Order: sequence, then C-alpha cells, then structure tokens
Amino acid sequence: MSLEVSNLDVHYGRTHALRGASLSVAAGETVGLIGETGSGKSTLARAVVGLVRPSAGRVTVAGEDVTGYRGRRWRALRRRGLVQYVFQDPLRSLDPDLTVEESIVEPLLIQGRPRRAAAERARELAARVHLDEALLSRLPGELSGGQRQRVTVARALITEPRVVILDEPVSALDAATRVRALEFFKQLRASGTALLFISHDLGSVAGIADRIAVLYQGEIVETGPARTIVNAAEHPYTRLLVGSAPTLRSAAADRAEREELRALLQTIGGPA
Ligand SMILES: Nc1ncnc2c1ncn2[C@@H]1O[C@H](COP(=O)(O)OP(=O)(O)OP(=O)(O)O)[C@@H](O)[C@H]1O
Repeated sequence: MSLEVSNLDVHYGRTHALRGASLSVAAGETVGLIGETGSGKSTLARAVVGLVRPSAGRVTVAGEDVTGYRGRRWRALRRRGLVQYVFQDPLRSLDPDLTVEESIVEPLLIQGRPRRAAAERARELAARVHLDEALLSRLPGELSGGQRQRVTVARALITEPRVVILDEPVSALDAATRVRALEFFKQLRASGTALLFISHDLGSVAGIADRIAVLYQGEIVETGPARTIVNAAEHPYTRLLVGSAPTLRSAAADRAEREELRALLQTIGGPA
C-alpha cells in the first residue's frame, strides 16, 4: 500500500477529532474521503503529513512508518516529496511574492536540483495541468481560482510523489473547470500515484474514486467500492449523503426516507 492509516486518534485539547480511523490507498488507486464539515477530513490529512500529532495509531507512507517522526525527520521526508498535500485554499498555500514558475520549481530547488532542469520540469508540469505557459511569470494574485489550483497541483506533482492528498480540490471551481480537473485527476491514476480525494460532496467523488470512505463525527463508518457506496450503502449517514447528492439521485428523491434516516441517525447518536 502507498498509504496506510491504522486506528488513528487525534485530539485537539478536549475535542476528539479522529477516532480509530483506518484507511489505505494503493498505488494507482483513488480513494474518496467524504464527510460533512467538521467530521475530521482535514485532520486525517494533516496527521498523514505530520502537521498534527496523533495520540494513537499508525501512518505508513510507501511502506515507511512515519508515525514517530518529528521535526528533522519530517522535514527530510517532506523534502523527498513522497507525500504531497494540496490544501483547500490555493491562495493561502502559495507565496504571494513568488511567480507561478518559482512556486512550481521550489520543491525541486529545495532538493538541490539544478535551476535549469527544474525550470524545464515546471514547463512540462504546467502543460500537464493545462496551465498556459504565459502564466508562468505571473504572481498568484493575478490568476483565477482555477488557475491557482492548477499551480498548487503542478507544484505538488513536481517531486513525483507516491501519495497525493487533494483537499476539496474541485469545490471552488465552476462546472466546466471542475469537469476538466476531474479528468486530469483520473489520468494521474495511470502514473501509479495513490490519490486521497477529500470532499464534503459525494457527487464530486463518486465519479472519480475507486473506493470511498465515509467519515462521520471523527469515525470512518463505512468504506467500500464507489458503486456499492452509491447504490447499496449500509450506514444511515452514508444513505443520507447519497440521498442529498442531487447528481446521484433524481429531484424526486424521497424526502420522507431522508427524514426517516435523519431520525435513525439521531437515535443511534454519534460516537460517545
Ligand atoms: N487546530 C484546531 N484546534 C482545535 N480544534 C480543531 C482544530 N482543527 C480542527 N478542529 C476541530 O476538529 C474537528 C474536525 O475538524 P476538521 O477540520 O478536520 O474537519 P473537516 O471535516 O476537514 O471540515 P471542513 O470540511 O469544514 O474542512 C472539528 O470539530 C474542528 O472544530
């Protein structure tokens, strides 16, 4: 497995944000992680890249147990670029004073690669994410949201990571750009990259993920092939998500059934 998360627990003070979460992503596989706001999706991603420290559990990246890594070892792992996390908000994750090209090449320069070879790779990557070469000399503030997002993806891919975590990668995009971005992410699979695709929207994930994991109040309540999750989910919360995704069900989706599922969720309650 390229990424393996086992029984992960994360606390923020008294908030128990992740409760025994386990999931795995194989090379060339796309796994969708869905759940409503506050369910712990970003926390899981941050724990994988060492930005928050789990209180229990294990994270393995490309067979390397990184759970006990601290400071220097994490920085060394990041420099190798085995795992890349593309943050939700591209404007905040890009340095406003660096041009697009400088942002994309930076991870390679940090690795000590020659500038000219890095610039060549940046051009290849820009073409791969359908970013016009003329934009390479611009600053992030001079780009559209969709263009900025492609810059962050190009920057993440330049180190040829084994694992890429995309946090809500299409939620800020308009419909046409979203379709193109999803197509691009699908192609990434062919290069053997393991993709963890985080979204609150089951509709965005269903068409791209091989498997889907459903996070509810810090717990992964269901994992399965995308088709099974959409057509034959077992957990009431997953069924509620399927029922609420307009692209998955007709507008005539049975409101009474949703009310029933909500009531059921209330009776079984969240994790104590
Ligand atoms: N730095 C923090 N300090 C304290 N609590 C936090 C912190 N970050 C997140 N939390 C809490 O942990 C829980 C999980 O948050 P998280 O950001 O992982 O959810 P999410 O599913 O990614 O939500 P969203 O879709 O809104 O990004 C929430 O209750 C949140 O308030």
